[in-house]
Amino acid sequence: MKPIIIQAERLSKSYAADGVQTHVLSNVDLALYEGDFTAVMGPSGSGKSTLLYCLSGMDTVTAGDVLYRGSSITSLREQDMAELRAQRFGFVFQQAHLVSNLTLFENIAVPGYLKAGRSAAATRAVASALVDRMDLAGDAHHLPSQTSGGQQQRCAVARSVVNGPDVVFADEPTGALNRANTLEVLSLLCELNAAGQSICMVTHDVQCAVRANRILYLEDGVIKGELDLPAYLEGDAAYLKAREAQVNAWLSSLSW
Ligand SMILES: Nc1ncnc2c1ncn2[C@@H]1O[C@H](COP(=O)(O)OP(=O)(O)OP(=O)(O)O)[C@@H](O)[C@H]1O
Repeated sequence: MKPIIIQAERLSKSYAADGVQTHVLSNVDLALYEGDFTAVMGPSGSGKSTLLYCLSGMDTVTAGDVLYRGSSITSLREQDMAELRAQRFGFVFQQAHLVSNLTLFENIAVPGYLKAGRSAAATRAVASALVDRMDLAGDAHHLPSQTSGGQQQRCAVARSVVNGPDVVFADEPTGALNRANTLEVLSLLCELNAAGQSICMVTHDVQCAVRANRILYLEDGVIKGELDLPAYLEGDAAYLKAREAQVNAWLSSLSW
């Protein structure tokens, strides 16, 4: 049995606006396991991003609990929560959100200087290795505005792992990319996962979800289904098609 990294116990989240209470997540129980590439799918507005933000301590919960390695994080002080997010979690969003006046290399290295117990030189070495791994060597000293959307998102993926996080949370990481850049970012995420990186990714896109070895289906704030798949291997078109067909059939059975 794989160790559990994150666990939600009867997690509920609602928002109050203009006197109206919107229940977004209702009594969600789930675990994220070490080494897994977990995808969260579901219709628009089903609560996928909210779930990701609650699991990663980016947002507070209304009821229930979130545990990181067995310890509750729901009542951590903001400073401790910020420390946990910086040291243990990585984040990738739909937009790269790079710092505009830092180069790609600096965007990767600067958050790395927060890593406890690591020297600046060691951080620079990690950032350099990530630049190579993300195929950014030719652009590392350019500002984000001088690079393409795909290069910026590869940089954001590198930034998310510079501190060796226990888990990377990705919210529609390819949502703003064209097909070629989507495939590149997915390949990088798969490569990271194959090397042991745990990932939890929200996506609408079956072509993205098939890269995961576990897919959760959220509807109206409730997990309605779960599909376990063998780990994804870079394969030929037939392999990808067969995997997509399996996921599509499962989604159809859930009235996707
Ligand atoms: N800060 C907020 N205040 C009020 N309502 C919110 C807030 N954030 C999200 N919601 C509502 O919660 C519901 C779920 O939103 P969420 O973004 O989690 O869904 P989603 O499944 O990720 O949707 P999408 O696929 O369209 O991105 C929506 O009805 C949304 O309007």
